[in-house]
Amino acid sequence: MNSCALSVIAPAKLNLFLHITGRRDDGYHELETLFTFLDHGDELHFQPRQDSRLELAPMNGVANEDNLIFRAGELLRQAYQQRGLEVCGVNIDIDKRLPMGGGVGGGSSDAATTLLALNSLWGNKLSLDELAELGIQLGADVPVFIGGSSALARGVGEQLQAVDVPQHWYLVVHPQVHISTAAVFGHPDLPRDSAPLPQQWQHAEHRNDCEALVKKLYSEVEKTLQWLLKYAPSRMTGTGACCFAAFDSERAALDVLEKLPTEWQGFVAKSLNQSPAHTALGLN
Ligand SMILES: C[C@@](CO)(OP(=O)(O)O)[C@H](O)COP(=O)(O)OP(=O)(O)OC[C@H]1O[C@@H](n2ccc(N)nc2=O)[C@H](O)[C@@H]1O
Ligand SMILES: Nc1ncnc2c1ncn2[C@@H]1O[C@H](COP(=O)(O)OP(=O)(O)O)[C@@H](O)[C@H]1O
Repeated sequence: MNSCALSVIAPAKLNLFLHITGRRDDGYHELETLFTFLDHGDELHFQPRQDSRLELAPMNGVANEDNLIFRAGELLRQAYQQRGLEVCGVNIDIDKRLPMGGGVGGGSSDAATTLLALNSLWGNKLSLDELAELGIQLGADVPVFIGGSSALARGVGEQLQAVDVPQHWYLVVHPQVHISTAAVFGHPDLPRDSAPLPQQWQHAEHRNDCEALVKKLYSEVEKTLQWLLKYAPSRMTGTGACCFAAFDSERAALDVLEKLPTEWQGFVAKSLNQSPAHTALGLN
């Protein structure tokens, strides 16, 4: 193994609440959402090459040229080249653990971890703000993973205010349905008129504005939430399909995971105010 090789976690995120306050002319929605990270995620391995090629090991379900990891790598390489900086090639491999299209941000987190790790391998010539500007071109959720702190996000997710949120153990359940973010945001019945958060937003009502519509369109999500709510306060993350329930201890969360109906998948993880990718790369 090359001594410069890196293995970095791409953590899951939860949207602890998600309010939709409007829609921009380009169709994107204005959100107010509270992000936190989990100590569970995909694991990406970066191994420098002798030549200048970026090689990504195949991942089930996504063609390599569409993979956000590859697209992030190419974007960063171009940014380095535009500055006249030479970079080495890298082999990238992934242990994919996060459900795709599940609302836990796996693709965005993979993209952000790729930007952070390659930037580190290539000498940290770009700042975190410059990486976030590249990241927003790949997805609305990428900047929060570049920022690396639990955050209240506004705009389409790029205006970030770092905040510490109380930490819990979460049981995250994937009801095994794939939900398209674009389809939820494009649906005529989606509410888009939530009032902006008050100054003391910590004490305001917290909800996910996509949840009622997604429950109506996908009965498995409704069933999942009804089941989780028997045990703990529960909500959907992002545009679904994953739902999460908050517990005070790992044991309490694991006890409920053991009862999970076999048709669903779940995992237990602790929330983190700092991304484990930043911790691994010494960025905190
Ligand atoms: C809703 C959120 C909340 O965290 O999470 P997910 O459920 O997808 O994880 C995000 O804002 C999703 O971010 P991300 O998954 O990066 O979305 P993008 O690829 O940028 O956009 C996918 C599609 O969703 C719509 N979209 C996305 C974000 C936004 N603020 N308004 C939108 O209308 C657009 O139609 C866009 O074409
Ligand atoms: N590395 C990746 N991991 C996951 N999804 C990816 C990746 N690269 C591209 N995608 C595409 O992005 C879509 C959304 O992925 P994901 O981030 O898992 O969803 P969500 O934002 O709902 O959590 C997937 O359905 C897939 O087509």
